[in-house]
Amino acid sequence: MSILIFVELDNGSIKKTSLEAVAYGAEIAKVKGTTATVLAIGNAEASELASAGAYGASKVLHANASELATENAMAYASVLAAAVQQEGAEVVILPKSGLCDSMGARAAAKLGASIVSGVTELPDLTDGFKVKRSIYTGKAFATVAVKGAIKILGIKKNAIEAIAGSGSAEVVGFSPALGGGDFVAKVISQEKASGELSLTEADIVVSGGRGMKGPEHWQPLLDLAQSLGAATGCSKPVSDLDWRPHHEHIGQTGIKVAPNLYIACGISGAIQHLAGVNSSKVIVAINKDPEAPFFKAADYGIVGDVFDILPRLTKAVKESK
Ligand SMILES: Cc1cc2nc3c(=O)[nH]c(=O)nc-3n(C[C@H](O)[C@H](O)[C@H](O)COP(=O)(O)OP(=O)(O)OC[C@H]3O[C@@H](n4cnc5c(N)ncnc54)[C@H](O)[C@@H]3O)c2cc1C
Repeated sequence: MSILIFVELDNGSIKKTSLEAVAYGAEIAKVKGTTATVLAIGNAEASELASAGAYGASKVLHANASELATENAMAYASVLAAAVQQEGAEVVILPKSGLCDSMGARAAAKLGASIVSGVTELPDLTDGFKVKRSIYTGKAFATVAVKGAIKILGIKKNAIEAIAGSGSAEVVGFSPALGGGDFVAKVISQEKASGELSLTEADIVVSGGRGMKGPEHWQPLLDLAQSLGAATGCSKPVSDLDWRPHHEHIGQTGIKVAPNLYIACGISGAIQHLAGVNSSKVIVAINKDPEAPFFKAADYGIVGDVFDILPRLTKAVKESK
């Protein structure tokens, strides 16, 4: 048995959620007495890829053909399937992302593999291969026995803590044969927001709801986010009203986040919003209504006016630095 982990690159750097996937795969490899191999697709320096060794990988396959420079779920799925076959991998780990959801499903179909997404913790290997996955937009869990000879697991952020050790992985080129069928849909160009922290990758998210009263009142929230090095998010009505950009909309119909700390400012805590935040490690809700539903889901609650609380929090964060 060997373990293969796909890592996503962002401007040549391995994403943090992918380092968690490496740590997750390495932990299974340790239990099974086998090795963890990483697959990286796209441009990156060998030294960056070798750093996956610090999270437990022994080898990195680097597929760096020019036609793979832009994300393409079909072609990437073929590369992943080829790597699984070359390595004889029986367990494949993918971090949570739109790209990985799409390529994982395609690779599973190519390989006849079992696939389980939304996995929240390490598998139970005491009796077969069982995993716990999040269902009903995070409101419940299911335990799934994975029986296929090849098992593909899509893991959620925070399924494991990625702690860097001191190792370095061997980086080897990987050039599987790809056909025209892998490129029937081709990304011609990509425009990515620059200078902003990615909501799905951020360790801290500060998020605002209708209680922030209007776009002209967002500065106290932005100040707190800046002092904490946090990404900013919002509730659905806030983005519907164009107070904040749509890519900040969090919830059932928006982005799902799983930071270490989620600070909700003037958000009621409707079930559709909670569906996007309930994988956060610690939730702090600030609301002037002590009966606001968010307080039931929060680890810490501050009953008060956001325009009073936010500047005081920012001041306290700055002073603590
Ligand atoms: C099918 C469907 C899908 C949906 N998907 C989503 C989704 O993905 N994400 C999402 O967010 N919503 C979603 N919604 C909407 C959701 O049901 C709620 O209506 C929405 O989350 C409420 O947003 P809010 O909390 O910002 O606003 P409100 O419900 O208006 O709440 C504002 C809160 O701010 C507090 N407040 C007001 N002033 C202050 C102040 N000065 N200081 C402190 N607190 C203050 C109030 O006490 C209140 O709790 C969906 C709804 C449906 C039907």
